[in-house]
Amino acid sequence: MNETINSSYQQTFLRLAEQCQALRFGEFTLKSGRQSPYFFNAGQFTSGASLAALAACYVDALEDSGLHYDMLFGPAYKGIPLATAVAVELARRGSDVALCFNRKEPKHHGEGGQLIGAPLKGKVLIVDDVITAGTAVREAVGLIRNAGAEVCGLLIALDRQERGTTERSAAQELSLEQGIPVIAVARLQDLLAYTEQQPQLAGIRPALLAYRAQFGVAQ
Ligand SMILES: O=P(O)(O)OC[C@H]1O[C@H](OP(=O)(O)OP(=O)(O)O)[C@H](O)[C@@H]1O
Ligand SMILES: O=C(O)c1cc(=O)[nH]c(=O)[nH]1
Repeated sequence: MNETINSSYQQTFLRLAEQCQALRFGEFTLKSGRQSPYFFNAGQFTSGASLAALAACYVDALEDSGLHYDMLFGPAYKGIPLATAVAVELARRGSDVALCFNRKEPKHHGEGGQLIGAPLKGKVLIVDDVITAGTAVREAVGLIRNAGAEVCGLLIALDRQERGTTERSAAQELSLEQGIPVIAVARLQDLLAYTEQQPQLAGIRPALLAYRAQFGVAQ
């Protein structure tokens, strides 16, 4: 089957991720316990310039969506630098947006607590790296709702388009069951299209397609 990549920020992001070795192919155990032939490691954006380039891809996708939001939330850990980089890129484009993030372990001394940054209020956009089975996002949604704010969307670099707790993908569950739209810079289908265009990646396609057949959803 021929897939097509339909926007330039998707191409830019996938090229950048490959250059930074944030996209790796091999054998990886995921948070869900699934064994995956590929992994997106946002921790590989290790310089200011690469994070700035990544943030520009996020904000291009966000602007493309037309979503309205009041503030950003970055879930620990990798969501923290990502949401921060997105906030800086938004400010560079003229929009100064508040930012909040969390600690995985609540702090019991000093200022204490689990949340850092602006108080959670209004429409909150979660910024994270990747969605697989949706566990991390469900935790973030709980934190935000417990604080009395509304989750208005999820902005991620990569939607792996895998089943969540039902036959739907985790992203479909969020949008159809909870009314939370998911904005992804790229999805597994874009990665598959990208591997078709890159001769050096041709060899990993069979493993990606087999993994999608096992854990993916019909689009
Ligand atoms: O959709 P899911 O099945 O929850 O999987 C995706 C999540 O897993 C990772 O978080 P993790 O807490 O492992 O990583 P981090 O502490 O490195 O951010 C990743 O950063 C996503 O947030
Ligand atoms: O599902 C995960 O745990 C996961 C997948 C992936 O591609 N990258 C990541 O950081 N976590």
